[in-house]
Amino acid sequence: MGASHSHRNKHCHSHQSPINICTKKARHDPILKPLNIQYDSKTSKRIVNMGHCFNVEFDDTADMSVINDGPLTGKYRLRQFHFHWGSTDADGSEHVIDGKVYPAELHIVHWNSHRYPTFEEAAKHPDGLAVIGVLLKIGEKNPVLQTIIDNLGQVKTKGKEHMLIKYELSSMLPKDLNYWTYPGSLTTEPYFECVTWIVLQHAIPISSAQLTQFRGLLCTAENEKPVPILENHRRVQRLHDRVARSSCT
Ligand SMILES: NS(=O)(=O)c1ccc(S(=O)(=O)c2ccccc2)s1
Ligand SMILES: [Zn+2]
Repeated sequence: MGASHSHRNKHCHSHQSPINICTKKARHDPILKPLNIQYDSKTSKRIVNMGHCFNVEFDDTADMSVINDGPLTGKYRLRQFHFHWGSTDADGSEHVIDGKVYPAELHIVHWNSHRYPTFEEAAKHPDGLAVIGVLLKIGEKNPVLQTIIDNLGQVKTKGKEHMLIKYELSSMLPKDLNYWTYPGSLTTEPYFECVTWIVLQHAIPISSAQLTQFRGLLCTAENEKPVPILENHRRVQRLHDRVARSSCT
């Protein structure tokens, strides 16, 4: 969709996500720090079928699981993570790297508890959220992901939720935390332009059989005719006046 023009002729939808990241144009910015991730497995709460995806939710009533540094100022509190996937392994990621699409993408959502009192308030500001995007590539079976997949049977239909105790989210991340960063938006309704995107440069593996199980989730409620969530990824958006920066040369 084209950017709409307000009376000031200032695009008010020009910082949308996802984007295609041209790695050659994503210059190294020496001011960028290494990403500092401190997740406490005790904060994992539950897995919920949202209808268009499933969220793994965390206790964000205090700064227990947080990220800081990287492109960020202050601490951002872990709220939830979720995935985007496609109807086949040929597409599914939201961010695209030099035109290359990946079969899925993990989004780890954090909010600026340093500056805003609540998640809802943070979502109204450009520096309100920080989402770490991790690309998934087809490879060997991922044991950390398997813990999540083993629970999908309990949240098959829309609205269902199931407890998830002591989930070690940090063990899902690659060792190499180098990233690209750019200012963007939520990739689903309400598309707020409130996200500092931090897209990791290293992909993590998922097996094709594991990815197939994501597609077995239903977007329909228990009493409805079953409709699977075959895909839930948004197409890439225009960059406009934005620049993606790299944490390394
Ligand atoms: N795919 S994404 O990571 O960009 C994303 C979309 C929606 C969310 S949210 O549910 O956290 C949320 C955040 C703010 C307002 C409403 C929902 S995160
Ligand atoms: Zn997402």
